[in-house]
Amino acid sequence: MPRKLAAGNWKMNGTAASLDQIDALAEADEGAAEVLICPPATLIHAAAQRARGVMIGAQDCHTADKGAHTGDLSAPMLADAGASHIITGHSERRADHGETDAVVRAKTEAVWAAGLTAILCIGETLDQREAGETLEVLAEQMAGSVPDGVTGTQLVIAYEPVWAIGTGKVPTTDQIAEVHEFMFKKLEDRFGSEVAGDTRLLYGGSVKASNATEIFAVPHVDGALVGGASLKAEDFAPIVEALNAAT
Ligand SMILES: O=C[C@H](O)COP(=O)(O)O
Repeated sequence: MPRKLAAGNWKMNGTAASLDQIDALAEADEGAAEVLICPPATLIHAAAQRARGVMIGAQDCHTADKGAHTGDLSAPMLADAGASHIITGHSERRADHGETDAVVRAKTEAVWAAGLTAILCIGETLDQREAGETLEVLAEQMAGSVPDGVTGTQLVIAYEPVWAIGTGKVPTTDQIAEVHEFMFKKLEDRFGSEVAGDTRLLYGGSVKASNATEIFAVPHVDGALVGGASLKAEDFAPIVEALNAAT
């Protein structure tokens, strides 16, 4: 199993002044877990120049490696800027930009073609959970979004219930355990136990210092994808410490 991963997604937040937060994280002693920050694309190059032990990632990429796509960024361009990881299929992109499983799959393949690691997000809406459709929805998203030919080091999957993102609501640890066990088994069935064991499964959705230890104790939770609580080092560092302690 690769090292556990504490990943921060700054979403559409942050200016040059925010790079101080990355400096503060980089000053912490390196622990057992990997630490990744995905700032807005405008900050990737500068962040990667000064990140030291902190890895820098991107939040999205185009499916093509270059061409007439005004305003878009390709995976090779993001790699050139210093990104090591790219998030694909975040529910905000699925909702705001109509990204389908097929698009997410193509973007994930583009990430791999650039030699980077994809953090592929899946998750159910509140209506789907209340209708008892969670596992069915996740199975469909995994079948449609996860490309063939996975090697565990190229792929991280983040389970992010849409209803838990930015709301302060968090599934019970039993609910997280059920989903993570399910994701592990789906990977095992499709790619074998070695790949399933090497693919890190993150939980995302209102992770904070106050709930991190409990979440990281859940089987098959190999880290977190953190939004709001990753914007300030003083909020994110205790989450990293909780993951180090769980590793
Ligand atoms: O990518 C991160 C997630 O959407 C979680 O965001 P949140 O920690 O603000 O709930």
